[in-house]
Amino acid sequence: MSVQNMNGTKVKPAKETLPEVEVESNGNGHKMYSYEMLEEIANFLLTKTNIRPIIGIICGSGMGSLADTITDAERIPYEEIPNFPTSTVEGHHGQLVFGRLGEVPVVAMQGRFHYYEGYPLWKCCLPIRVMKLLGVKTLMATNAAGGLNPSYKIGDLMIVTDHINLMGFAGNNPLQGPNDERFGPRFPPMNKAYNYEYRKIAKKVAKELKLDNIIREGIYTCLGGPNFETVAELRMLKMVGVDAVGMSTVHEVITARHCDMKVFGLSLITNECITNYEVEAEANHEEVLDVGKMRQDLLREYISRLVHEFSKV
Ligand SMILES: O=P(O)(O)O[C@@H]1C[C@H](O)[C@@H](CO)O1
Ligand code: HPA
Repeated sequence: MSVQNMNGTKVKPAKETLPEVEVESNGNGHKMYSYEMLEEIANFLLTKTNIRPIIGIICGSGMGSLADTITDAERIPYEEIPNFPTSTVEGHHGQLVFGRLGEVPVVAMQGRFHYYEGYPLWKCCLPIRVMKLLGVKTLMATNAAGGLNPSYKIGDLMIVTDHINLMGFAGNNPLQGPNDERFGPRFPPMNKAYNYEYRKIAKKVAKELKLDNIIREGIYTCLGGPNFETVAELRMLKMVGVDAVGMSTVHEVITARHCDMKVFGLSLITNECITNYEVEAEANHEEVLDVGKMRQDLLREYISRLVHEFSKV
């Protein structure tokens, strides 16, 4: 469901969030959930489905239809999950979909949480830890992103080789606050964030599907949003080697690696980053959603094949 804002743009109506349970502060005044609370959420989900997922998929903006190919699907709206955040962004449905892709048991997030929605980073990433507690071994994080690399075209798919944690440079990190060793170490390494084997497989599968002309590899960065970037900001990001710009994924990947999940990242290039003041066009969310729709069949096929191949590794 959507309503129109003052500019006539479609937005999701504001929803009341479930009451937050206070456990401990991460030093920034945000109340964090304990291991036990996350376990409670996972146990709740395990009572709602017989599926025991080994791969978790996050659907990027406008890419929710990735979850529509899941068979034996059991859908659990975020509103029904105790102490779970809710989705507020158009193009993010707001439910977990448990089921199978081929023979592989999976869970998909049809709707992720963004920092700009008002959630602290640890809360944006809460579902990743819940996935871990459900038994998920591999995270496939997809996103919509602006193409900064001048050779990228709208509709290209970028296998993420690495990221630059710009929000982390400013001291904002999902792992901030007391560390619970049951998830992972205080100081996790991040030099192998995006699994090398998966990236090789993703390139091989792309070739088999004749996607050579649209498949890319590159570096992603996440900004806090919700505004798109200025020309000067994009020029700076280009200088430091960023290929694609978005508003998610980085903190999710950090959280997943912290608890030893293997990670694959895929960006759908939905728009060209504008690095020139003479250009008339402006970035907009509608275009992002449209490109997601345009690529939905291809993405479904590609992700299904990858799930099959990754499950064998
Ligand atoms: O959830 P993702 O990162 O795929 O969504 C991107 C970033 C913003 O949420 C939105 C802007 O159009 O798309
Ligand atoms: N910038 C930031 N986030 C995005 C973009 C962009 O150009 N496109 C889709 N998400």
